[in-house]
Amino acid sequence: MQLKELYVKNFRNYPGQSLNFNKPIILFFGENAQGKTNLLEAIYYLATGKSHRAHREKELIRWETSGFYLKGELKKENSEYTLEILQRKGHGKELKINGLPQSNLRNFLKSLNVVIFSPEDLMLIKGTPDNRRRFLDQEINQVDYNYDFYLKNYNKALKQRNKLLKTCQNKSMLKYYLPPWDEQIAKYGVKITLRRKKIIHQIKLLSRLIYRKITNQREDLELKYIPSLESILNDNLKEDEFIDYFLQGLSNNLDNDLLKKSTSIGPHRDDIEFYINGNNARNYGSQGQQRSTVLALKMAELEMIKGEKGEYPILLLDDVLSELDRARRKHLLNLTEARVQTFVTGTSRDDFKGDMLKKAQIYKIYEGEAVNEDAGD
Ligand SMILES: Nc1ncnc2c1ncn2[C@@H]1O[C@H](COP(=O)(O)OP(=O)(O)OP(=O)(O)O)[C@@H](O)[C@H]1O
Repeated sequence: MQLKELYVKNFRNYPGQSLNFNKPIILFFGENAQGKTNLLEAIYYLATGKSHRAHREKELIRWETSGFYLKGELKKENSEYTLEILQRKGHGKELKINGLPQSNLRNFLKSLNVVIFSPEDLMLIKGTPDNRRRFLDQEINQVDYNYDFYLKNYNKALKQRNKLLKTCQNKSMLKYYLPPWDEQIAKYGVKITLRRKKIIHQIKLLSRLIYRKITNQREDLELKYIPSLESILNDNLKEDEFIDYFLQGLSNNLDNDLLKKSTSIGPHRDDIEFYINGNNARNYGSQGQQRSTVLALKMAELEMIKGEKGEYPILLLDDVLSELDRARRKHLLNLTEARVQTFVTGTSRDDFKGDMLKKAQIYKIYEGEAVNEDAGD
């Protein structure tokens, strides 16, 4: 799939601008804080209805304006789409596909897929488990449109359960109030865990192959799912039986949960571990190995989406090019041969060299304005 045109209005520091894209690589270069990442964020938002970095939607609205508008012209193998999002302060999103209003995000999410790779992604290896859970959730959201609904319901029930654990220390009263929340937690928690198990299985195989290529067959990468609900690893268990296990676990852990005033089991405690040649990458991996691991994961994500949707997603590389050595850049470039439209940001034109420059369309970004420059100048 290819984004042919992007229009941004009152989004971050862009008052209003239309950009056309007609080459496989699009480079946004400019000094710090000029608006390079803002453009990737706009594309990400068109694909997911969310920002990859802002916690509140209102951060995205240009200061002193009342809302933003984004429009993307998307070309897929057999179809073309016009995607529009209008977000006004204090209102919900207004979404349109080909001019037709959409009442929910689900159809919208089916149109455009993206994979983003930014320096913060190194936190996938070094950071806390919530970074890894977010990675999993973002990935699943791109291919399973019910997943966000499961997550929202799970988190809502979990919040209520934890609130009860904090406010009510009377066990017999809890036995009366907790079951409805426990049932929701178990029902949606099992759906989440099963989907995570499936996606990890897919990514595990893909990232291992890619990692071997990146390291010229010298090193092996192994991904390990560490589910909070260990019984999920038993392939013979049916969904209903698994829900019963989860409910039993919640009940068995009640004393402990009361003591800690929070729920100790469930997918909100899941994690993933990465092993390079048998050693835990988090503790023993060099910086280079950790970067290669993240690169392999992101490339696996691309392949996984291609497998599920039949087309490669768009790749957004935010400020990571200068962090990658020649060999790793080459692997990324090979992807564009495979028709992955790639948007790249960097602070200097010199970040982009050789083949990359030949295939590229270049925009110079300055104070919320993008100026098209010819490649090779
Ligand atoms: N809601 C907003 N309204 C207006 N300007 C904003 C808003 N949010 C952020 N900005 C401005 O956008 C700029 C940051 O843009 P961006 O994050 O895209 O930087 P960048 O060019 O990627 O820089 P770097 O190379 O440092 O990552 C800053 O000048 C910031 O003040």
